[in-house]
Parts: sequence; C-alpha cells; structure tokens
Amino acid sequence: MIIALGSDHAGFEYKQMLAHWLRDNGYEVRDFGTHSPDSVDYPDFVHPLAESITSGELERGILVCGSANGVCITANKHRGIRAAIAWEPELASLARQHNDANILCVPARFISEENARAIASQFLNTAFEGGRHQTRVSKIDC
Ligand SMILES: O=C(CO)[C@H](O)[C@H](O)[C@H](O)COP(=O)(O)O
Repeated sequence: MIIALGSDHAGFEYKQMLAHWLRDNGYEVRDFGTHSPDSVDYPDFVHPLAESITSGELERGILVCGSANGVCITANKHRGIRAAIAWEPELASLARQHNDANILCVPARFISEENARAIASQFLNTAFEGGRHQTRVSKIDC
C-alpha cells in the first residue's frame, strides 16, 4: 500500500521519521511535503494529499502538524475524507474500527516519536468494523 504523507513545518521532523519507519516496514510513501522545517501554511500541503485520496489514487494518509488540529480541519473539508486526530494508539484503532478513517492526524508537539510510530501502526493495521458503523459513516457526507 502507498501511504500519503504530509505535514507543515511543525510536523516536518515527525513526517521524516515516519517516512523512514514506513519504508523500513515495507510501505511505499508518497511525500506531499513540506520538505523543510521552514515555516509554511499547512493547507498548501493538506489539500493535494486529501485530493489524492478522494480521487481514489491513494487509500490512506498520515498528516502531521503541531497540534494536528489544522491539518485535520483542512483535510475534512474534502468530501469522502475521514481524518481523525489520535494522540494514543487506541484512538487510532477506534478511528479505523468505528469511523473508517482514511487519514490519521498526528500532533507532533504533544507526543513522542515512539508514540507516533505506535499510533501509525495501529492506524494502518486496524480494519473497519462495518455493520452499525457503516450506517453511520454513510451519513457523514452531506
Ligand atoms: O494548526 C495548527 C494549530 O492547531 C498546527 O499545530 C500548526 O502546526 C501550528 O499552528 C504552527 O504554529 P507556528 O507557531 O506557526 O509554528
């Protein structure tokens, strides 16, 4: 599976770390940037990543910023995107199990690199449960 990765400057270091970790674990990565720690505007990097998933080109994305709020708010503006913030692995699992989340948003300024890897692992290795949750997810897009 190809994983879409994106961040602003506050998430840059964690995005680089996650890219290496993903590749070491057999994933392909498409890095939408940013590509340096220089201050940038997160929507400039979130929109293209979200569009790659709404178009069906890619299935899963991971976005990183300082608090995860900005990237999550921006990604969820796109129809068909279900972006979820997780600061603990169980929250990432629940986002997949109950919400069929297709983008994980990570708060780089509030969690450790080790926790970020654990969160990403849960996000990528947890299936959507469907059933009653599918009924709810089907009602999200208005
Ligand atoms: O959107 C955000 C805040 O919810 C992100 O965390 C950004 O990374 C943050 O706003 C960047 O802040 P900075 O002071 O410009 O580094």
